[in-house]
Amino acid sequence: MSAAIAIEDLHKSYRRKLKSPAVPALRGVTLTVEAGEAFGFIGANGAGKSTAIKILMGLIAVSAGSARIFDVPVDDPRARLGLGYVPENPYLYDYLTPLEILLMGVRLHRLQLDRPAEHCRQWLDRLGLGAVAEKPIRSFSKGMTQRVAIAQALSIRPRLLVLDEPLSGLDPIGRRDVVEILSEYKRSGGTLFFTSHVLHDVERLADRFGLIHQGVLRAVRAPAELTGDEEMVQVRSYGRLPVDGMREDFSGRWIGEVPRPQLWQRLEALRQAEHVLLEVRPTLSLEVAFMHAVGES
Ligand SMILES: Nc1ncnc2c1ncn2[C@@H]1O[C@H](COP(=O)(O)OP(=O)(O)OP(=O)(O)O)[C@@H](O)[C@H]1O
Repeated sequence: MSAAIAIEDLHKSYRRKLKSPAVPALRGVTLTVEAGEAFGFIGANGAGKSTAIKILMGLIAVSAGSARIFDVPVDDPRARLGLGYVPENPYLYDYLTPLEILLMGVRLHRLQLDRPAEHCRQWLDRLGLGAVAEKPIRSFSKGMTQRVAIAQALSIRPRLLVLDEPLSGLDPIGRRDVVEILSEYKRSGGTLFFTSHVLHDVERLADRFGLIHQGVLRAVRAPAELTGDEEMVQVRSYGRLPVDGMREDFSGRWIGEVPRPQLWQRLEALRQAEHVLLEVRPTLSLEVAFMHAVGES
């Protein structure tokens, strides 16, 4: 079976003005994502993530190299059939309703459905948009628009889902819901390619990460390879009694850092002091973790 995404020695340069020199955004990226895999593409602002995604979506041309989706070159429109896409800032026709947008998507992707409206409504319900399915999206918040775009991408039963910062406009509950929906999509055999800055969200979804830095793919790793024993984990809790290693943040809220291997001891100490656990999260940013992994400071 062919790879879901095959990128080979991809280069892209932009000219800010007609006669200004071309500035490289991607400098020889080679990457394969297998069908059924969830791949997280991470990197700092301006690293080249969106450029790579726009090339995959056929929105901009490559300067050199090649990119194929299920063995079809990305400049062939057939590459986009069954490809769900959520851009970083989705632009949707704001005089349309979510239901109309989803119906348009399933038609464009030639999905054979007995009851297309019912199918689309189910997806809107799943994304918490059932009550506004027939309201023009003009009045929607950024997070709601993001949900419409995600619902549309999923409603076409995509063989590949490409998401640029899929969680960026969402509140914490929205993030949790979308991570759950994407995990479900992945469990059902779907392929995911997405970008993010947020380690915690990416960790929950990706089988592998690629770190892109100044247009160069610096490393590809599995999540477990990123979090070494030296990593510090931040723990937050709520309780009356002090616990060793925890400092009071404000009115009964405690915060502390602990090396990952000692996390369970700390949690046990909190349990014994009858604290309520509020949060456990890694303190390393993805970029720092990655730089560790590739041996750079
Ligand atoms: N249309 C454009 N014209 C000129 N330069 C561009 C254009 N789009 C992107 N760039 C430049 O290409 C580089 C890569 O940008 P890109 O948007 O791919 O990064 P990114 O990793 O997606 O960043 P972010 O996390 O901020 O979205 C940056 O230096 C950016 O300024």
